[in-house]
Amino acid sequence: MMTLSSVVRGPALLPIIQADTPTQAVQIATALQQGGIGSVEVVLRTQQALGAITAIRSALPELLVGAGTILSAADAKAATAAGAQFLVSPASTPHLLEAMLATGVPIAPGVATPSEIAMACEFGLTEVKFFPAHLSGGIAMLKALSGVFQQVRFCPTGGINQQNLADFIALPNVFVAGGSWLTPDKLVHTQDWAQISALAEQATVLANQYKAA
Ligand SMILES: O=C(O)C(=O)C[C@H](O)[C@H](O)COP(=O)(O)O
Repeated sequence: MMTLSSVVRGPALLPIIQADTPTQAVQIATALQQGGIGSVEVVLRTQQALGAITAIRSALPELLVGAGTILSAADAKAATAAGAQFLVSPASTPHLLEAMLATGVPIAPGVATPSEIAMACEFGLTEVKFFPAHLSGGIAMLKALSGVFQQVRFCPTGGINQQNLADFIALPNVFVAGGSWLTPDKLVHTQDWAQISALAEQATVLANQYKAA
């Protein structure tokens, strides 16, 4: 199985797209791409999230499109059938890990404790999502985990913003940083695509300073 880090495109950023319609999802993704983003995560939290994945894949073939909020085997299957090129989850259970692995696409299951990381390692995984990153100990926790889990790389998500992004991305055990700070509800609802592109551009510059694009 390919790792997520080996397929991520563009800067080491994984902005979240939460869209009410496929059309809106394509608008958000287009704004992000114009700001330099190469990979996005569509969260399965809206009725039309699966349609959003399919629509972005077809409208923006250069973008790597994954699915987030994978909580069941059914989610994993539906997301990959819709065209998701990777899967991330907020949590890990043995059943969920088996189901995500069975899809064959790169995955980063959610972990917040050493035991969950150890379980992911037992499944042969070396890349995981650290969620919710800020509330689970943030940068200090990632540093503490680096000593014992030397082979594990993290995608911190939850509480990342333009202010703390550089500190997260600079950590050697962080391969990509995710979150919703580039696509705030307010900008989506006012259709301020230029501002979303501007935020993406600022984050891209920061990310590229610490991780090669
Ligand atoms: O559901 C998933 O798989 C997720 O990816 C969870 C989201 O990434 C976080 O809820 C984003 O957190 P904020 O950036 O603080 O808004």
